[in-house]
Amino acid sequence: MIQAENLTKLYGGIAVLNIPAITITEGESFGLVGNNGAGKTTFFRLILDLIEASSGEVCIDGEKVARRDSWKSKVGSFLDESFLIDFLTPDEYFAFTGKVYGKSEGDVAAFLESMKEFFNGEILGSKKLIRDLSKGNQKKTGIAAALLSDPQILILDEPFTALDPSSQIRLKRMLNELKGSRKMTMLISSHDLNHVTEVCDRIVVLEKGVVVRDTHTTPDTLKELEQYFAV
Ligand SMILES: Nc1ncnc2c1ncn2[C@@H]1O[C@H](COP(=O)(O)OP(=O)(O)OP(=O)(O)O)[C@@H](O)[C@H]1O
Repeated sequence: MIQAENLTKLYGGIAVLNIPAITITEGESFGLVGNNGAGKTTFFRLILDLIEASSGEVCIDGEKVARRDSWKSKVGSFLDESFLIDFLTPDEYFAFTGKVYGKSEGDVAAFLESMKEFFNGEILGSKKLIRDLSKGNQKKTGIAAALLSDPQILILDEPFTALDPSSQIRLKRMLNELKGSRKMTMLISSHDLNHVTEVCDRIVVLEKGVVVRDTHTTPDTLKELEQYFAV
C-alpha cells in the first residue's frame, strides 16, 4: 500500500504538487492523467524518493520512503531514459539488472523469452548500445527492466508514448495480464486516455499539482475524461 500525507513540492516558492492525502491499495491499478506540467512525474519521483518533498511524506507498506530502503525491493519503475545504463547493450543491461535483483541467468533468460513478442526482434542479440536504440526501443528496454524483478508495485511514467501501435497493444495486454495473474499494484501516468482507462481501475486527474478528480473506472470514464479535457 502506498500512502501520501500532506505531500507538497515547491520549486521557487511555487507549489507544483499539493496532495493532502492519498492511498493506493495493494493490487490497485492507478492511472494518473493531467496536462503538461500538472505534476505527474513529480508525484512519481516523490514516491520513488528521487526528489525531496517540501513537506509531508510517502510511505510504502508503512515505511517512509525517504527514511528506509527495504521498500525498494518491492518496486519496479521506469520514468525516463536516465533509469537506463546507456553505454551497455540491452543484453548486458538485463544481465546486470538481473544480478542486482538476485536473479539467476536462467531466470533472466526465461524472463527475456517471455518478452520476445513485446521486443519484436529489435532489442536482444544485437551489439547496439542502449543509447543507439530508437526512443521506442529504449522505452521497451526500461519497461522490461522494471518488470524483471517481478515487483509487487510497478510505476511507469507515460509508458505508451513512443511505442508503435502494435507495441502499445502488447503492453496493454501485458499489464492487464500482470494485474489479473499477479495482482501487481500499478501506477501508470499517461496522456492517452484510451490506454489508461483500458488498463487502470482508478483514474486520478491532476491539475496544477492538485487532485481534481479521483474515480473508479466505469464504461463512461473515457467519455467523461474526454469531456473534462475538451477545450
Ligand atoms: N527541477 C525542477 N525545477 C523547477 N521546476 C520543476 C522541476 N521539476 C519539475 N518542475 C516543474 O514542476 C511542474 C510539474 O512538472 P512534472 O514534470 O511533474 O509535470 P507532468 O505532469 O509530469 O508533465 P508532462 O505531462 O509534461 O510530463 C512543472 O511546472 C515543471 O516545470
